[in-house]
Amino acid sequence: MIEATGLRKSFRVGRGRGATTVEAVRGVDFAVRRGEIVGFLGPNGAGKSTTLRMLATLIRPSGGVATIAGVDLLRAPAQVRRRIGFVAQASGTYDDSTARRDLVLQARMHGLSKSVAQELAVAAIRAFHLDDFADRKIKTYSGGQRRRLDVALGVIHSPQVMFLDEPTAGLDPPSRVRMWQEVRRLREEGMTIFLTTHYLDEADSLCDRVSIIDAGRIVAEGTPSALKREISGDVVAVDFASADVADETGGDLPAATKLLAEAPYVHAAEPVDGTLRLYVDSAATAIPQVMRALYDRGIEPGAIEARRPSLDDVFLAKTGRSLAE
Ligand SMILES: Nc1ncnc2c1ncn2[C@@H]1O[C@H](COP(=O)(O)OP(=O)(O)OP(=O)(O)O)[C@@H](O)[C@H]1O
Repeated sequence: MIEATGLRKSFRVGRGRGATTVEAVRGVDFAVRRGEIVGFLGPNGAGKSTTLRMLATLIRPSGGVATIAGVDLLRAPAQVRRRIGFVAQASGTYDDSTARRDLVLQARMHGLSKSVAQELAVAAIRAFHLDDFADRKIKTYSGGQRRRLDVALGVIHSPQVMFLDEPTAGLDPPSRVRMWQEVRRLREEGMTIFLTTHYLDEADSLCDRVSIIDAGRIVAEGTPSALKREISGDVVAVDFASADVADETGGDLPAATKLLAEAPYVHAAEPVDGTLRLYVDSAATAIPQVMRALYDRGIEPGAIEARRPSLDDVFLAKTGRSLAE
C-alpha cells in the first residue's frame, strides 16, 4: 500500500555563505501492506515527521521514489491526496469552533454536499465518542478529546491510507490507550496506518511492524517481537541511581561497567541513566555471578532485576544510545 525507495530530504538553512544543508532523511526504504499498522520509532530530530510529510505530499522529496495506494507520489500528488488522510503533530491551537462544525467543514472541503457532510459528521461523532462535547467550543476540550477530533477530521473522507504524526504525544496514559483503540478500529475498517512515535510502548503494542529511525536512516525493521528476538538472551538491569548507593561522583557505575564488561558471561554492558544493563545468555545463572563479582570488588548496587529485551535494548544495540534517556 505504501512503497518507498531511497526517499531523501535535505533542507537549506541560512543564506549566502552562512548557508548549510540539513540532511533530515538520508534515503529510507520501506513497504507497508494493506491493513497494517506500521510505525516509525525514533528520537527527536530523527526524520520521522519529515518522512511522513513527504508521503502526505506536504513537502517534495529531494530524491527517491514512492507509491501510495498504487499512485506515484511525485507524478500524481493530487491523486495521492485523495487517497490519504493526514493528522499533523498536535498544534496546540484552540479555537472557538466546535467538533461538529469542523467535521462538516472538513467534509465539505472534500467536495461533499451539505447533507452528506452533516451525516458524516454525525457518524464520526459517534465513532470517535465525541458525543458529550461535540457542540462545545474546541478550546474547552482535554488533550485526548482534541486529539480524537484531529483523527476524526483526518478520516472523514474514508481514506485508504492514514498518516498519523505522534498521535499520542503529551497525552496521559488512559487517553493514549483510548487513542490506540481508535487506531485499531480504523485498521479493522480496512485502513492502512502509518504513524510516527517516540514512545517505546506505543511501537510495541500498537504497531504490527516497526522501523527504527535515527539521524535520517532506518537502523532496524521488523515486527516488535522479531526485533526483540534479535537481542538473544536476557537483560540484567543493575541499579546504581538510588540515593543510598549513588554519591556525587555518580556512584560505582563506571567501575561496575568496566568490571562486568570484561566478564565472560556478559555479552555487553551498557550504562543507561544510572542503571547498568547487562546482556547475558541467562539471567538466572548470571545474577549470582554478577553479585559475587561486585561484592568482591566492594561495590554495593541497588536493586538487580532480570527482564526480557525491550525495543529500547534494540535501539541501544543499533545506535549506542537509549531512547528512554
Ligand atoms: N523546514 C526545515 N528546515 C530545516 N531543517 C528542518 C526542517 N524540518 C525539519 N528539519 C530538520 O530535520 C531533522 C529531522 O526533523 P523531523 O521533524 O523530521 O524529526 P522527527 O524525528 O519528526 O523529530 P520530532 O520527534 O522532534 O518531531 C531535524 O534536524 C530538523 O531540525
